[in-house]
Amino acid sequence: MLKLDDCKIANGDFVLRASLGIEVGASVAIIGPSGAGKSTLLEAIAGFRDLKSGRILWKGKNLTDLPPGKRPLAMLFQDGNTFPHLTADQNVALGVRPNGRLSRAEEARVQSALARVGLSGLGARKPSELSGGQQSRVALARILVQRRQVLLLDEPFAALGPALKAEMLDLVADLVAETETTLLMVSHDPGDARRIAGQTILVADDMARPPVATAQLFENPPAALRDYLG
Ligand SMILES: Nc1ncnc2c1ncn2[C@@H]1O[C@H](COP(=O)(O)OP(=O)(O)OP(=O)(O)O)[C@@H](O)[C@H]1O
Repeated sequence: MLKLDDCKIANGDFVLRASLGIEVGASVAIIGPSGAGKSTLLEAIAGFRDLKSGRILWKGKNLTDLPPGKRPLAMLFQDGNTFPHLTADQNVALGVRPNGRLSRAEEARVQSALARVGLSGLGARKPSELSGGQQSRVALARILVQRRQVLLLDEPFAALGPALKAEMLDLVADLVAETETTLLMVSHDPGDARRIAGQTILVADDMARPPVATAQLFENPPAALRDYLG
């Protein structure tokens, strides 16, 4: 389980409280009004933001004082998930090894990840020579080769059109199922949560609430979610 044990997370003057657990292998959406603290929550889990109090545990291990790179997770942001001066191959290779030459086996891992996300033959292109959807696929391939146990998505597909976004979400759902990865995904769109997340965390009123079944949440929304959905 990913456990947030009585956490207080600060972002400037803003303080978010979170006391909740996420089952290993679950796919969980994070939804709530703008400025409610969804990114703050993910950043704390990823280790980019210190806790004022509380602990974050993964399978019983205390992650609270570990730097981001030492946590068993990978994160995709709204922008900047690929390096523009590197080819797709090189971007994915960074997930295997941040510097130095790859071994044959590692090179094969890069190529197999690119193939899995549908980019065979495009590895020599730079991001500017790929479409927005293809750039997202490069970022996903890098995540795949990292083989992390938890994937954090902070609306990385928000700039894509609806059909392309749906395609990327379906690809993410397939990848996390194949690799038994636990997924946490921030979204503004209830349709995204319904599409791939069995459970949803509502962030509102300075608090991240424990996950509940997505279908039930939207069938019977609490006041904070009703206000947000309009
Ligand atoms: N650099 C900062 N300095 C001070 N306060 C900040 C800073 N960045 C964010 N905040 C505050 O932290 C709160 C939570 O921000 P956060 O980005 O986590 O919200 P969010 O739910 O992800 O919003 P959105 O949906 O708009 O992306 C906001 O209300 C904001 O006022």
